[in-house]
Amino acid sequence: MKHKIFIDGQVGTTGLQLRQRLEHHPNIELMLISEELRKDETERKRLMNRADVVFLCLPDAAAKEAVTLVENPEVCIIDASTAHRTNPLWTYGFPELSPRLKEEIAKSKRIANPGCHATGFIAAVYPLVKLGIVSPDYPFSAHSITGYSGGGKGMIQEYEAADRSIAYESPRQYALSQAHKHLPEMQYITGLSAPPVFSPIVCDFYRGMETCVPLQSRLFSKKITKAELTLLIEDFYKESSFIKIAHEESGFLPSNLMADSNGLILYIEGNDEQITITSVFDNLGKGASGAAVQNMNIVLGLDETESLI
Ligand SMILES: NC(=O)C1=CN([C@@H]2O[C@H](COP(=O)(O)OP(=O)(O)OC[C@H]3O[C@@H](n4cnc5c(N)ncnc54)[C@H](OP(=O)(O)O)[C@@H]3O)[C@@H](O)[C@H]2O)C=CC1
Ligand SMILES: CC(=O)N[C@@H](CCC(=O)OP(=O)(O)O)C(=O)O
Repeated sequence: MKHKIFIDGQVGTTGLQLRQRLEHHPNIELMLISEELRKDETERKRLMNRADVVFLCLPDAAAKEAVTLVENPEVCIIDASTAHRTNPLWTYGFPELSPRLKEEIAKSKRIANPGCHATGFIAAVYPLVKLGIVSPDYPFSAHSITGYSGGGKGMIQEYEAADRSIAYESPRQYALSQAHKHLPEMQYITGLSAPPVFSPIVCDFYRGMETCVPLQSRLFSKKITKAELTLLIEDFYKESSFIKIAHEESGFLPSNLMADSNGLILYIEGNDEQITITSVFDNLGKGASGAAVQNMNIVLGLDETESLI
């Protein structure tokens, strides 16, 4: 028997990606809503309460509202928005962080899919804190380069407009006031005592992301070389099908290296004093719809990698 899946927000950037991934999934049946009813509360409610898994690919406020429409206790909601990521009643959908979290995801009916920039930051920083390499007080900072699909339909339109300003040709730093919406989950999930100083940068390419965390080893809690750090992080993610550790010989790290995949590669570069850990992945893959499918596979007891590359 196939599992019934409903996507609320099926024509948005994340919703469409999700739909494409699920169309070839052998174990699921997609419940599609007609174009004229896709914002109709009664029809959405009807479909949601008949589904096994509901994906929310909506802006935050609409996601919160959508949750109130689900009355059937058997329905599992996987929310792609920021609305529930630091809500203790929801499970954070990052199964690689611990076997216990993966078990919780498998049983949960409320899963918050991680934010894209947050995925890159947490993948690098969580093991450092967990393994006692840094204290929760470590003064983290990070910069993160994203393709413009990260801004959804609105930003895609701006970047692809024929009459756009010349500014769109160059990388643009944003969230300058240190109030980016992913900062709360970055701090909450890693257990840091303060949020990092975070500089996201949007660039003139469609999809792909790289999040770079610079480190000063003299501020570590224990003395450790770059090679030892690499081995420890490799060991931390050894069970993961999607997170791998690599070194880049060419000296260049393109942000679109992992476009179209659910993989995330951690590049640990530098020397024994100044080290960078850079997560390279797809903002629409492991940063959004890929991770959402991975969480769904876990919830449904399927192979975690089904329909994901
Ligand atoms: N783009 C990305 O890289 C990532 C996005 N996300 C998150 O996923 C969510 C969706 O983002 P994204 O796909 O980029 O955004 P888009 O703007 O591309 O799509 C949002 C979709 O939601 C629809 N929508 C809005 N309000 C309602 C409502 N009340 N009822 C039903 N449908 C509604 C919109 O309809 P309409 O088409 O009519 O405007 C649109 O199709 C957001 O919370 C975002 O933060 C998460 C990770 C990465
Ligand atoms: C380029 C751009 O604006 N990107 C968005 C991130 C993508 C997104 O929607 O974030 P969530 O993963 O939390 O949903 C931003 O930085 O706010």
